[in-house]
Amino acid sequence: MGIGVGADVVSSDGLTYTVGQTVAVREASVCVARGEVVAITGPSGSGKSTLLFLLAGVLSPDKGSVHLNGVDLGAVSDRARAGLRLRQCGFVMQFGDLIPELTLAENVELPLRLTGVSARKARATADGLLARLGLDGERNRTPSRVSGGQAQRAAIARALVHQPSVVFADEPTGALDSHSAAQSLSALLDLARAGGSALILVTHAAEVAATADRVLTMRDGVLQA
Ligand SMILES: Nc1ncnc2c1ncn2[C@@H]1O[C@H](COP(=O)(O)OP(=O)(O)OP(=O)(O)O)[C@@H](O)[C@H]1O
Repeated sequence: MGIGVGADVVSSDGLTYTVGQTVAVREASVCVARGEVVAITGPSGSGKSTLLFLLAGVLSPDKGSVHLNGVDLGAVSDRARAGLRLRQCGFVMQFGDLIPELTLAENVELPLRLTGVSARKARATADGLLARLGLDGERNRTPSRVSGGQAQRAAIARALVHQPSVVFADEPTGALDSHSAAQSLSALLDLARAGGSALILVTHAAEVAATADRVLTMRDGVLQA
């Protein structure tokens, strides 16, 4: 599957998604360029997370399409879509979602190991990233043995370790105190910029949205002009 040079990393056309009687997302068309940082803001319940999961191919739209690096996510098998997500996407959720039984280093190595990188190379890459984020002393601890901010920075390292073309983040600093939130946000932005990853970020926080190249606002499921 080729990656078009200069093409958008993610583009959607007319995405619509209904839950029961609620149209959670209506006719959303979004294009995100290579390396671009886009924030999605809006009131609670306006459809931000639903739009994010549609753009990531985690939810399938009732209408409309999403292309990831030129591939129509609706036209490929579930297995192919999962493969694209593994190789080309990173995810950061509000509550880290690290695997509790694994150490921070093992969590960060995971996307590399799943894509066939050797144990030795994965370990070296994960260690380098953890050190860069000030987590070298925590590398052998499990998530329950570190602070929320440390766990979230490890989750950010895991999302970016394989230099995905796009990272999807849903309120990535929403569960943290202001100091840890600022540290995690700058880790996310620094790693995305260093690796050339685009970043699509759902946030309530004005100071987080202010760091984006572009801000999209949702209201009642509709992207505002
Ligand atoms: N799985 C679901 N079951 C029921 N309703 C849902 C579901 N997913 C989304 N919705 C509804 O769709 C609308 C959009 O929800 P969504 O979570 O995308 O909004 P949001 O802007 O991300 O909200 P928040 O900022 O509170 O997280 C809401 O009315 C929500 O209740």
